[in-house]
Amino acid sequence: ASLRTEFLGRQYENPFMNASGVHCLTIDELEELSNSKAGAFITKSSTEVEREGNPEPRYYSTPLGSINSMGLPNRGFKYYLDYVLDYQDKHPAANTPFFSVAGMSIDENLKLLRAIQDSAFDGVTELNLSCPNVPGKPQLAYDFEVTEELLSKVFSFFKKPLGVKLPPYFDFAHFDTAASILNKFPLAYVNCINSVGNGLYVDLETESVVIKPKNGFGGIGGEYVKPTALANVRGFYTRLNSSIKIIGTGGIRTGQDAFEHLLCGATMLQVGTELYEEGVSVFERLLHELEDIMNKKGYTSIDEFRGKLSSL
Ligand SMILES: C=Cc1c(C(=O)O)[nH]c(=O)[nH]c1=O
Repeated sequence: ASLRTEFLGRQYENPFMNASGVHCLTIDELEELSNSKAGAFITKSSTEVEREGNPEPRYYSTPLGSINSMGLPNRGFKYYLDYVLDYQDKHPAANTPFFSVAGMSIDENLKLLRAIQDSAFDGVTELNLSCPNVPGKPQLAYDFEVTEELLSKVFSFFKKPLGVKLPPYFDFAHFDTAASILNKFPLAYVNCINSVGNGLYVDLETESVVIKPKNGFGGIGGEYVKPTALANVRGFYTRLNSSIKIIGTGGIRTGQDAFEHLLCGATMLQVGTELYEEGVSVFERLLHELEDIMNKKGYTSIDEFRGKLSSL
């Protein structure tokens, strides 16, 4: 079986990549991703000015996944733009890394996107509308009016491939409203889902929370979120124009999880918690496990089953 994937007119060896935020804060981490079996990779969401992020402990692993309230720590927009432009020069034949943006305001998002538009960057940009962990800042994509206003302004000048990172929705009315807004714009893709915001993990021993920021509330990832991630992948796959592709993120720990995301309609697959736990060797394991499942089922390519989830 071949895992070759076409995404936005570019060919990838396989659909696997890191989820923005995991293993992509520093150039060393990004280079390790570049040299791994991942088919693609993406930078940590960046803001105009470098950010320390929230006080530690701010990430905690649990048997079923993770809770995080990093608080958008990043080296600043210029650090990542310099990296991806340098990458383009050094690897002319390779696919340019994806670039994630998470401005602290509408105006900052517009400023960063304008800088990308005016730059020599020839890759794919991901606008993060769903960070749950900046105290006082709501997840943008839960405000449909603001989301529509921002996308209108963005697409008045941004002409390069752009996707949006969405939070999970939990109601068909929200799938319908979000999709009706997103369908108005020439989006390259939607990425479902970001962590499930403001969960709470309690330690029995200490009778305490496990992360410091926001009294222990943080974004949940891992096995906990796979049913919600699959629902959002499927919910948007069945509602969006076919020109808007889906990146599936959330609960991908095995080749089976990857297969399920593809069956629901995903094209690229992002790995967060499992990458954090296992390191970049996770990609080799995942692509072999996915290949094994495809071989057992008699599929030679992903196109043969992508999106073909049956209803009863
Ligand atoms: C960009 C901030 C995010 C963060 C963070 O930096 O706290 N954590 C997430 O789970 N998702 C995000 O989008």
